[in-house]
Amino acid sequence: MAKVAPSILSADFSNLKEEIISLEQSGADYIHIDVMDGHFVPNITFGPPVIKAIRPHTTLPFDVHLMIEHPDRYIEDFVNAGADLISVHAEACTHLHRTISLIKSYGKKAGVVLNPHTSIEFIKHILGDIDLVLIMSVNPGFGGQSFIPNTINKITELNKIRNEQGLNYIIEVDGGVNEETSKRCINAGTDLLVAGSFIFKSKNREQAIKVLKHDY
Ligand SMILES: O=C(CO)[C@@H](O)[C@H](O)COP(=O)(O)O
Repeated sequence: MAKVAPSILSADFSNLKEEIISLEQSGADYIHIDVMDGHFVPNITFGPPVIKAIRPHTTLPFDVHLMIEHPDRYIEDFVNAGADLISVHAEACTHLHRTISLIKSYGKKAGVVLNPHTSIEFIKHILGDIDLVLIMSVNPGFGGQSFIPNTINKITELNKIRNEQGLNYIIEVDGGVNEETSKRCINAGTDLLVAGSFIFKSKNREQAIKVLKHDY
């Protein structure tokens, strides 16, 4: 069954501790943390101090999505703040293999994120080195956008390569994930669904997470 990583980009930032506790109690599998620098994406969110502050309030793994330029400079800070899985954008890394190796050198899981326009071809030579591929199904920077339908083709392609080559990377999808789009993502081979608006706008988070997993 697919797992769900609620994105705290849609949380009440004035009440993050309670938000994290509520997500864990509602059946979340990971906490997805969107770090934005105002350069790689037009928006700015939070960095290692906020992650460190929420770390004691859950045992769920932290899935940290770095939408930042020059991520190598900050990997150690995110590790020390409590990240379990760190994903970097292929588009932001000149030496992607080096960045992946750096994340893994701290004993953390390493993921690569692809913007909607970026082809799987771009990362095919490092698929055997990474723990996760995150397919952006919206242009990164903001919550509440609509799912871009043809990103499903990339999930299908990644799933095919994984099966053919006996690889183990997790396939994650992020952006515009709701009851309808999650079903298509799961059918295409997605293991991990990120959702912000769908969960935080719902009246019942536990039910919303079950709906995304199609576990009812
Ligand atoms: O990384 C991002 C946006 O850049 C996402 O994690 C969004 O936060 C998902 O939000 P929804 O589309 O589910 O509202």
